Amino acid sequence: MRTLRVATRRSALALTQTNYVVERLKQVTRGVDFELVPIRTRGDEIVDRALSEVGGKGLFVADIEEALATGRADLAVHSLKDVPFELRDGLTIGAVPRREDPRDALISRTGQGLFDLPPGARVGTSSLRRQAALRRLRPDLVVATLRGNVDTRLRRLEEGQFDAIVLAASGLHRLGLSDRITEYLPVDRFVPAVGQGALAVECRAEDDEVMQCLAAIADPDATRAVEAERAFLSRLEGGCQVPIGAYAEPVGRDLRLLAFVADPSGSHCLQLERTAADARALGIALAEEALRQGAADWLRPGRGD
Ligand SMILES: NCc1[nH]cc(CCC(=O)O)c1CC(=O)O
Repeated sequence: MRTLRVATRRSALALTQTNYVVERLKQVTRGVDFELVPIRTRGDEIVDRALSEVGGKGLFVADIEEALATGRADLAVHSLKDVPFELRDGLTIGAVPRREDPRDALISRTGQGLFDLPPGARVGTSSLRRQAALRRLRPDLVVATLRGNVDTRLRRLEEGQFDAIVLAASGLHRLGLSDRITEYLPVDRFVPAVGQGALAVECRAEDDEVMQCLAAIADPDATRAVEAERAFLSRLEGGCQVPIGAYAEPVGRDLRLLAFVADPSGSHCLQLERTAADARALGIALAEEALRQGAADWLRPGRGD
């Protein structure tokens, strides 16, 4: 019997996601054992600064990729939105499983929705995309930086440091905290981050046995949607410290891609939409439209959601 070692971060959300993937893999394999390899990443250690300042989301992934590349682990489960476009040499995304809720969610202390919060209310988020979307919808709110894992963020709301916070609905669902959500922010007003709600299972590209196991848990709709979203992001130069969102979903046989790009100073933003059959071509075409409409002037190195 082969034992597959699964690298995972140690946060409650990471462990829940990893256990979900291991359970799915147990349903489609026989004679395979799974063992977790918990890893502390630099992204988990640095919690006092915005990620966009310290090297971006790649910090969560690099130490896990090291474990895969050196053979300490055979597969790893990531939140897809944390995975950079360029993977380490020799590694690949073997599966994108069924996607969780892609939406952002607002949790407020008083139970007021986004449009009921009083002027000057403090809303916590550290994602540049969420900051830009909030500024566009409610320029009268005060947006303040909030980082840390889901429990930390909820605690800081309860302590009164914020009147409301914005988090990914998927993380709350996975942690059994859906009842805390005050309001779901619709995807066409608050375009989700690329890959939000989806998982990426990464492995060594030449490990045929693992690749076969992973193919059995891949979800075709999620895979195709994420391909369009990531093509959009990469055409806007992969790692840009610009607020960017993109969300694709099937419409009949086609895919509809919604995208949001804002200028980092918050004075301009674009929201675009296009429908087509080929996921990658769709992502690239919509990115080119965004560049033509002004996004070309806003791009800077780095990335932040
Ligand atoms: N920014 C950090 C991060 N990376 C992945 C998730 C979980 C969301 C997901 O499943 O995509 C979160 C938390 C959040 O954005 O609230």
